[in-house]
Amino acid sequence: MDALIAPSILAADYVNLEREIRRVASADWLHVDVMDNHFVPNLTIGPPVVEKVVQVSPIPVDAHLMIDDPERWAPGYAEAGCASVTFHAEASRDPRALARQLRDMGARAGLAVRPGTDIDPYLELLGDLDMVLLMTVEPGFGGQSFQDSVLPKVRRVRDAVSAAGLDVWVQVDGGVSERTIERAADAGANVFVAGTAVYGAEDAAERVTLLRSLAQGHLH
Ligand SMILES: O=C(CO)[C@H](O)[C@H](O)COP(=O)(O)O
Repeated sequence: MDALIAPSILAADYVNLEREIRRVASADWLHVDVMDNHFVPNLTIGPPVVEKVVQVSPIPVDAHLMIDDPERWAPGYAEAGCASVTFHAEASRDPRALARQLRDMGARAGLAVRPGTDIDPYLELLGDLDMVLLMTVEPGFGGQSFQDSVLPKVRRVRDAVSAAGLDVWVQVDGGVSERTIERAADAGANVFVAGTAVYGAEDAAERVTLLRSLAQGHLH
């Protein structure tokens, strides 16, 4: 298994988005945070802008939908060309049906939970998922501190994935940096979202390489 680094454009300069996307072209995925000012108290971008991001991005786009009513809106992100679409368990009426719909549309399906949400009720959905996203900060804003209290949950998902013999990715998002990424990899994560750590670096490509090599040494 490879460690995959997904820079979050939440920490990028939105006025120069194309240039900012090219700064992280050596990463594995481009993480795009969609916020609706309802599910979280912040507002970012929606389908028309995400579609343009997909068009200019040299790497596949990983959409993280922090929105209410994902049943209504998530398919639009698969249609816009996102290679991966992750929606929140707390906001979904029928996560299994939505995951299946996204997969039928050709996207990878991801299920996300907030730091305080129990993952156990959702482990039975693993067979319909390509990724589980365990938020390591309260969703809504970049630049927060990594919550170590989420690590047992990361381990729990990794153990359940291994026990079921599935190839479901385990993603962590929030406060991931050169100081925290090894702990997340040790716990079983293999996809690492990093906003501030990558975009705050003078050389974003060098930071991506550093994060990848730190995580790779601790992968399961
Ligand atoms: O989903 C998010 C916030 O809801 C961001 O992707 C996340 O916080 C990344 O930012 P940083 O690496 O700066 O913590």
